[in-house]
Amino acid sequence: MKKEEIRKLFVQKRNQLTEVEYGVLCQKLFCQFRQFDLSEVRCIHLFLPIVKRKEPNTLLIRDWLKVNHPEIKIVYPKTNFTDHSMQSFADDESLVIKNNGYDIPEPVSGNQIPVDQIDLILIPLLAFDKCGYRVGYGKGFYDRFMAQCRPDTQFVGLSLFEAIGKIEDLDEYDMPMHACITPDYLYKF
Ligand SMILES: Nc1nc2c(c(=O)[nH]1)N(C=O)[C@@H](CNc1ccc(C(=O)N[C@@H](CCC(=O)O)C(=O)O)cc1)CN2
Ligand SMILES: Nc1ncnc2c1ncn2[C@@H]1O[C@H](COP(=O)(O)OP(=O)(O)OP(=O)(O)O)[C@@H](O)[C@H]1O
Repeated sequence: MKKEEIRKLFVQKRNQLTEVEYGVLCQKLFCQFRQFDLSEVRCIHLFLPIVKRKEPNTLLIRDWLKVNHPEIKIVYPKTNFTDHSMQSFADDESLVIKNNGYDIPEPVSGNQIPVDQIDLILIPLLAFDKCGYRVGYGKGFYDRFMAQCRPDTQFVGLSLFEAIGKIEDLDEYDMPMHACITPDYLYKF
């Protein structure tokens, strides 16, 4: 299948989830996340969920990290829709978060963190394939961001649905993930 078709299908699959089903999948994904080895991670980049689009609830992960891994610095993306870039802001006392025009909770001010500090990125996606490639909302924000990361930064997708067979129309900019966490599995690529 091609990205455009995959996007439509997976937006539909999300919309068809009841609130209860969505909640259960988020809880299961959170349980899988807790099995992930974070021993080498000092700084983690985490998207804040667009709840009305039924994205994985990363607030569960964020709150757990704060209690169980206080040594890990948490940073959030701020998007620039003009050039499709993202900047990262630390979760500290100077952070201010507001919903942007796309209903994404985002930093509006705070301490900016250079991309080379990030050890692991949790990546939003609509669908992913068995080779670790992903389909997002189609603006290339994450592909651009991942291209700027250190070569040893880990890319870890979060998905409420399992892997699909193959994305047919990959391009030169598509960056494969190292792993993807779903409600039932931890895929390693
Ligand atoms: N929570 C979260 N934050 C994120 C992402 C994400 O997927 N989830 N992104 C992941 O990259 C970036 C934001 N990407 C986005 C890309 C498109 C649209 C959007 O609403 N697009 C419209 C079409 C707009 C148009 O074509 O002009 C739509 O889908 O209806 C929203 C966010 C950065 N932050
Ligand atoms: N590093 C890059 N430099 C220039 N263009 C890029 C880069 N990365 C992606 N693009 C372009 O951005 C567009 C959208 O990419 P794609 O369809 O893969 O987005 P996506 O991964 O679904 O979205 P997102 O990353 O925002 O969730 C494509 O035309 C792609 O070629």
